Amino acid sequence: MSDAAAENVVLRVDDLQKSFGGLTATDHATFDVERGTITGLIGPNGAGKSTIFNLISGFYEPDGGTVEVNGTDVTGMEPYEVAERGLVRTFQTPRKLEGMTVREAMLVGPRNQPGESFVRLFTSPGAVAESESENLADAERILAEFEIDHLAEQPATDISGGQMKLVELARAMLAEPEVLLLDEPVAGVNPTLAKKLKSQIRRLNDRGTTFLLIEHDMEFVMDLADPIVVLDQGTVLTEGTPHSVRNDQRVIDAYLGGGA
Ligand SMILES: Nc1ncnc2c1ncn2[C@@H]1O[C@H](COP(=O)(O)OP(=O)(O)OP(=O)(O)O)[C@@H](O)[C@H]1O
Repeated sequence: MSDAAAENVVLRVDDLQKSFGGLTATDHATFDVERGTITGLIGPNGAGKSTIFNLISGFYEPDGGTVEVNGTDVTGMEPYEVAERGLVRTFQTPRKLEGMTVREAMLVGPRNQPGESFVRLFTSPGAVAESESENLADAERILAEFEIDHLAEQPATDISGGQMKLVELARAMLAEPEVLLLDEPVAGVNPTLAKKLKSQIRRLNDRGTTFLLIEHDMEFVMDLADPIVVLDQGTVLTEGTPHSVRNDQRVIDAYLGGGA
């Protein structure tokens, strides 16, 4: 690959492997995410999408292969170290934030990865908001941009699942990531909020954030993402435009076989 092409790659997944006992969850998976794209990661249930996210973001250590972020090998790094290099993720099921308001939740771990502040979330949640008050202005600004500033005083456990997804996205943006991994951003979200999430993702992408997103809602992912990477049985089956993927017989067969 030429230097110019390599510069365009913000995330490189190369020959990644991971097994759990006798089960191969990631099987020599290789793909690139180009800077500035919204790249979709799809595949039937159990195809290995979440495992790949965990491998990329440092939550699992691979058995083989490498992950590069901005040309830096981050394989085997801790999640917060990967975040420091510009890659942040959200979770399919946002973490429970008992006893905190939405504003406080925003201020816990602005890098959105388990690091020191994540530990402190459990030890002294009250102190978190205080010590991280320097992030307050940013948190307020981002809440307003996401049009959820009216939720700031609400207990974080009292908002709807869809609103929680918006808060997760807002929290992740506090880290100013170059590349953001979204795990099922609209699962269980009502259509109005899903539309809002979609427009927020587009807005952030227009401003320079690259996205890699796992999503089972085909309409959502096909409308938002290009290119689409298709995983099946831990390996990349194909990648391409939404149109080409949608019409690829191997993809149709994988979904029928996987029962998704
Ligand atoms: N921590 C783990 N321990 C054991 N097996 C695991 C673990 N994590 C994932 N697996 C297995 O690895 C395979 C891939 O799972 P993974 O969750 O990555 O798939 P997925 O594509 O994200 O599925 P879904 O769309 O249902 O969320 C599955 O067979 C799953 O049971």
